[in-house]
Amino acid sequence: MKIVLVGKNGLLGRECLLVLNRAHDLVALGSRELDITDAVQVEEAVRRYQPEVLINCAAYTRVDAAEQERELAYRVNVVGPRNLAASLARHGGTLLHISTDSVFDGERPVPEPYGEDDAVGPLSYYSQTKVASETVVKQELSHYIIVRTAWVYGLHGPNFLKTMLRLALSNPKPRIKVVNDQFGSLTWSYRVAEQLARIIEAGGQGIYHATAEGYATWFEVADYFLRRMGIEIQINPCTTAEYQTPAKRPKNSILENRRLKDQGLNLMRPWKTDLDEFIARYREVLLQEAMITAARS
Ligand SMILES: NC(=O)C1=CN([C@@H]2O[C@H](COP(=O)(O)OP(=O)(O)OC[C@H]3O[C@@H](n4cnc5c(N)ncnc54)[C@H](OP(=O)(O)O)[C@@H]3O)[C@@H](O)[C@H]2O)C=CC1
Ligand SMILES: Cc1cn([C@H]2C[C@H](O)[C@@H](COP(=O)(O)OP(=O)(O)O[C@H]3O[C@@H](C)C(=O)[C@@H](O)[C@H]3O)O2)c(=O)[nH]c1=O
Repeated sequence: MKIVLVGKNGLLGRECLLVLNRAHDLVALGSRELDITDAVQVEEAVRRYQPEVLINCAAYTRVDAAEQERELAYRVNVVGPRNLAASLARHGGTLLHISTDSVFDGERPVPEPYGEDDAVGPLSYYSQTKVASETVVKQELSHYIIVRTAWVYGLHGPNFLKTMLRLALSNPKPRIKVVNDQFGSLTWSYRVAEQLARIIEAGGQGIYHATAEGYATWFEVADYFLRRMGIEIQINPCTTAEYQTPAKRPKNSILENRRLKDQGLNLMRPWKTDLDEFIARYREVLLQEAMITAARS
């Protein structure tokens, strides 16, 4: 299949590049090759490559910084997807756009999950832009795929697990406190990339949730990860009120992969199974990288 991937240098984009390159005719672009906020550049790229599917992994993902950098976040997360969708509407082709668990307000009692058709209720500016991104995609196109994932980690690029590792290695007696009242599903970028390939190959359409099975708090995730990495330090659970951040996050970020299951497409696994495999593959690389960044900080 002829696929164009934008956002190829990001956490999820890098993984999509590796997975989709195996079986597809893939053109992968970073922001230097294509700035999605520029409608002329987008139109030129879509006209030149004529993708059957265009995957949008480009986004502004700094959740706290987005509260200040609103204009940039809006341009990348809303104007960009609108440009992609409008060009595909003119030239044909499906847009596969990535969205997030944080479109929901998280007020539902844990562990009741959110399904694809549940009402959204964004709490932060980042989340507002992601809701708006879904709206523009649906407005512009009749053929679209929106995949909402959550709490993504992987080898490429910064993420929560790498932050925990860096903090744990940054001084002899680190004092790490992590919120223990926000629940979600830690999800491996590699598994998401495989899932995206499956959806595309099956001709999927519409909104899908694609997160790891099971759930935990951020504290439970950090604790499990550091133990499995063989790092013997104590980290401390705290409440959201005790760990103040500029952006508000949902208490319950648990999604159900209902449509993937109904359509026999679900590849997502329990979060601990994937995390164990990730650590088995990359423990040494992760430690080396974290030691270098910890020494610099
Ligand atoms: N990380 C997470 O936990 C989660 C992420 N998501 C969603 O998944 C998707 C991918 O996120 P993730 O991989 O973490 O993001 P990253 O922040 O790792 O990567 C985003 C990429 O977007 C690219 N980009 C930024 N601005 C532009 C632009 N103007 N034009 C073209 N490309 C641009 C950057 O390209 P370059 O490097 O070339 O400059 C960067 O590599 C996003 O839609 C995000 O909202 C959803 C749930 C959880
Ligand atoms: C670094 C750190 C974070 N935290 C908390 C803050 C927050 O509630 C939670 C996760 O923090 P992070 O900033 O790493 O992750 P965050 O940016 O909130 O992650 C989100 O990213 C975007 C892109 C999404 O779409 C979301 O689904 C979600 O994955 O952990 C601690 O409690 N202690 C710490 O030392």
